[in-house]
Amino acid sequence: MIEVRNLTKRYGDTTAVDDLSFTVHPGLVTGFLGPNGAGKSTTMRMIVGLDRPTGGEALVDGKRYQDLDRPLRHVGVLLDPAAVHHGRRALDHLRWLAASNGIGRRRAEDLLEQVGLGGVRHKRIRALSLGMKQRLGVAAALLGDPGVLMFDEPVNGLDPEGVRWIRDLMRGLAREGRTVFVSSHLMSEMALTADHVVIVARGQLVQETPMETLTRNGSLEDAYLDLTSGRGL
Ligand SMILES: Nc1ncnc2c1ncn2[C@@H]1O[C@H](COP(=O)(O)OP(=O)(O)OP(=O)(O)O)[C@@H](O)[C@H]1O
Repeated sequence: MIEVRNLTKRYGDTTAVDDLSFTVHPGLVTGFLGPNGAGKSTTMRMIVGLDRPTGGEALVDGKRYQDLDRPLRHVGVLLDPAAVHHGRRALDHLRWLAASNGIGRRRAEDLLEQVGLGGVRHKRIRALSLGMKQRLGVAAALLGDPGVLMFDEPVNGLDPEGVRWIRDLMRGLAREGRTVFVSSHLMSEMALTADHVVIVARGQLVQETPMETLTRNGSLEDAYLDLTSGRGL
């Protein structure tokens, strides 16, 4: 479970996240939606301790990220797939992450197979396509077999096969009882993937609701645009 409580982040005069509270529950895919600059990535970064809140807190399994013992075993995250050492080979990258979290070497190999990268495991990351890098990022997120998974724009740049693969993966992880939190701008994709939705604009909560409620009278895109019109940058 992820609990965000009165979370606030200011960068100078910019309030990126403004007294935001919501809960992401296990067993569901929860979509995190909002216009550009709404504070989605900043919120995700604070959940995994990459940014320090100005106020409030974000808890994973009841604890702040920095208080988790072996954090990769609690929460896996795909933030920026480009934020890896490009000179490193795919398998070495995963082994290094595994070693730093007390995870066996075998798991790295198994996961590369699972995400379809077995054949390129000795290639340097810079030689991988965007979709392959995205899959490698997913493998890294799954490494510690965590109960909580967060994906920031996971289908960016993926081909239709990759998009479906990510969708099936996220739905499967939720079916296993995990907490899956995913940001996206693609409403049609979110409508197929998410069970629950958290919508933010200008750092504030706009709506937290089951997908079913939001799409009862039309498309997710219509409902989203109604709720956020005029609240972008
Ligand atoms: N490191 C930073 N320094 C200064 N301002 C920042 C920083 N990171 C984010 N911001 C600002 O905080 C606000 C929220 O940005 P954030 O990236 O969290 O939004 P987002 O919802 O993820 O947007 P997008 O959908 O465009 O990715 C924006 O105004 C952004 O310019």
